[in-house]
Amino acid sequence: MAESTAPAYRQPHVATLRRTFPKLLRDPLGTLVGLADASPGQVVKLNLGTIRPYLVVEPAHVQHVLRDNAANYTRAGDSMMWKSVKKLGGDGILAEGPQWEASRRRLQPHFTAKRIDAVVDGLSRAISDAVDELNVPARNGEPVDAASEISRIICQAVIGVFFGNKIPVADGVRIVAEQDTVATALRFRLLTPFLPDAVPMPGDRALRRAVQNIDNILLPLVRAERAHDDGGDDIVASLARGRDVHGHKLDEQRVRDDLVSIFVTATETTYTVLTWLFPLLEQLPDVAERLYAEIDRVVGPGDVINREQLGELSYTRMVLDELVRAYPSGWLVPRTAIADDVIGGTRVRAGDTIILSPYVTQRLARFWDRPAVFDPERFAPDAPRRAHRYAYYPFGGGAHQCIGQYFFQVEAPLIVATLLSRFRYRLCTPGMPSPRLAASLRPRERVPLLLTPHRQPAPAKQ
Ligand code: HEM
Repeated sequence: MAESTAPAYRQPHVATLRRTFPKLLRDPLGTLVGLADASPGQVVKLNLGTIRPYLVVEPAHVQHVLRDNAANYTRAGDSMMWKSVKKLGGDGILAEGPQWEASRRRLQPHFTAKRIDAVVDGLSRAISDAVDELNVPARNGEPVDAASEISRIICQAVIGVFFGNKIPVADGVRIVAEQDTVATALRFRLLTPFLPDAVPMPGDRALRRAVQNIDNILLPLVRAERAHDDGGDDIVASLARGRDVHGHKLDEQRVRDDLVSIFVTATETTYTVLTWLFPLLEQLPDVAERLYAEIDRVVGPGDVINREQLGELSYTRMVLDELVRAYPSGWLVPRTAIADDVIGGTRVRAGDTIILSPYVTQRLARFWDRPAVFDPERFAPDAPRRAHRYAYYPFGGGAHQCIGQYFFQVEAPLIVATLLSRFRYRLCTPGMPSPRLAASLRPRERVPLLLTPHRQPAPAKQ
């Protein structure tokens, strides 16, 4: 009898609807981490009734999807999130295929280390001015909302560095508020990717209205810039004068799509992750003390942090590296398989949804010692090398690797050190907030802070 040559596939760990669904509703992130911890080396099939995505968390498997066989895993399919993101970002850098490629090529030059390093001083000045606005509530003992203030500071910084100050900061803040509506409204669509758009869902109308409001702010700017080239090298000007592969001027929609995509990714990812820092530091006095000590040593009262000082903020950077391990704003990175494939021995079929989650992989007990503990020492210069490149991928990997990673690594320490060199704070509501799942990972509860001035600069001598 001839021997069978059919390859032996490995069965995925199947998480059944009856057992898993109630747990997912109660504690989605904890449940996903628990399933992944219980399936070493295995892909997990989430059997959720009408949707049956594969949860792929093993670093080698993540590498397969994001890098080695990336061409087979697309954001253009019906995957849970990207269909909704497209409603906001259209066919630009957040899309897939030739449109994405062209956008990436156009935008990449704005995000090189050389370009970002060249604007550090302007960035730091913009952050310093924005932080100064907290002097009034701090003096008056009025609480401020951490997420709103951080997003305002980021808007001011990003509008200066990337958008040539062509968007009023108040409009930037309105865009962030509208995109919050989008991020939360698309929750319902995330859970029902199989439903056609014609079937109305809660949140649809709010999402349409929010996108319209964002367009009302940005489209007049796009039109003005396309009509008149001011020769600027900011993103708005360079997109407005951009050409497609045929040499034709980019149409209004293309410019709009990339502008919206960059604005939302530059603001939302960063303010959601930084908001976690305040409740965390209150839980961790040792980390807080070391962080404050470094900032007080490096940054003088009222300083606008310069490049040399930024270079000395090494513990601040360790804290931020750990922050994006424990609370990566891009917690969910879904793809759709284009053709049948095998991931870690498990067969996946064309059309299957693959869920990658930096949050889950970065909390796997087999790759991280005490993964639930917030420990910046993991990122000390002399810490042991990580077992695998994709055990830690808060900024993704492969061709879609985050374009703003370096910018974040410059901007975030500037924000944290500027803020904490001028203020100390107390939480109005003690304790850690619970996570809220939206397109990005954010605290469910607000984080109100009571700021007190710290080491104000001496008044200038007459
Ligand atoms: C904590 C901060 C941030 C985190 C955790 C983060 C995370 C990510 C992740 C995981 C991806 C990969 C998406 C995928 O593979 O489909 C990504 C892509 C992207 N990020 Fe970030 N990001 C952050 C900050 C930023 C900033 C500051 C910007 C812009 C200034 C930015 C712009 C983008 C863009 C445009 C993409 C799409 C790149 C492409 O598909 O070619 N991100 N980000």
